[in-house]
Amino acid sequence: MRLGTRPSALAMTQARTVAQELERSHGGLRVEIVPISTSGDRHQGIGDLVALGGKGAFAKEIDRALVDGEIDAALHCAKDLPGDVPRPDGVVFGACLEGQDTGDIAVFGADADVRNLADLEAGARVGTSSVRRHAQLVQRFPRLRFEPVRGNVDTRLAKLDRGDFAAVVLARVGLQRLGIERSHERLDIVPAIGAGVLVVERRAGDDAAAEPVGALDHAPTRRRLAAERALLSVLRGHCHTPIAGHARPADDDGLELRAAVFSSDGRRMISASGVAPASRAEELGETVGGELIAKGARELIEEPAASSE
Ligand SMILES: NCc1[nH]cc(CCC(=O)O)c1CC(=O)O
Repeated sequence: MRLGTRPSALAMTQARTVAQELERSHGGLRVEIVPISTSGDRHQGIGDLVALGGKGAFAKEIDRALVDGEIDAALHCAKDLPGDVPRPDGVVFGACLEGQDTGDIAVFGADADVRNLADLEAGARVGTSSVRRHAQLVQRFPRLRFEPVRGNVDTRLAKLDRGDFAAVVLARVGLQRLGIERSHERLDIVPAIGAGVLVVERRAGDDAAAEPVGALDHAPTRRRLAAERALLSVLRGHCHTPIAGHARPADDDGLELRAAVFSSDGRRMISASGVAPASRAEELGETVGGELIAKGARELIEEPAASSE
């Protein structure tokens, strides 16, 4: 089985873990990891990513390889899969792996004594290109200068270490998967849709791939992701709008979805939440998304593009 993924250190680490799990779950199966560079990997400038439109910049070339049969399965961070355009025809989520940490953290320079954003001096530069992180942090820390930082996790940490920033904001799970330990502060902000979830896509009707890939599926995570992505699709949300959403288990086999849409300066926030039986995850996402739109979210989503997740 050929498993395609991005060539970044994080993507390759994830792919090695998933390849091992596939081989373990299916005796005799050999998995070959195929790194595929995407337009998102090649265009590292902020303007470039806006020009690419966000619509699947980190998935497009991998999608094509899967549809064309060059690979049999594709590994993605659910967070990187666009929500404003459908997934390609003939491609299905073969497995949603068990969700891991969804949290965002601020990472500080290796020899800094500061361990909290609140303790940074006025005007200190904090790197994040995520409009969701920016919108939620800029109001809370008005003294700090939030500035875009693109590139993979390793590139962002290198920019921190050479002093370009006093802190960078990253996903905690990314560092965990890479085995990187750094002094950090956990941030109490609403997570990204799909945060901490890995998805293995395959071609619909590929029976050879369906069984080994399906063995990795975690049903509660699949339902959580279904609610979050139904919300994103109702909002036609893209990575240039600050949208946050997180579903988690509620009592009696239920699912609770909390979501918010922000203006890019973080001054306006529209939030909504709901609870439903887990079996109706998509309806829950549609209902909560509909509520956000009824409260005026569309106006915030149509705001001019800023940067990316
Ligand atoms: N924006 C890129 C990206 N996409 C997914 C993750 C983290 C891994 C995950 O959520 O599965 C990251 C790194 C980050 O945001 O720091």
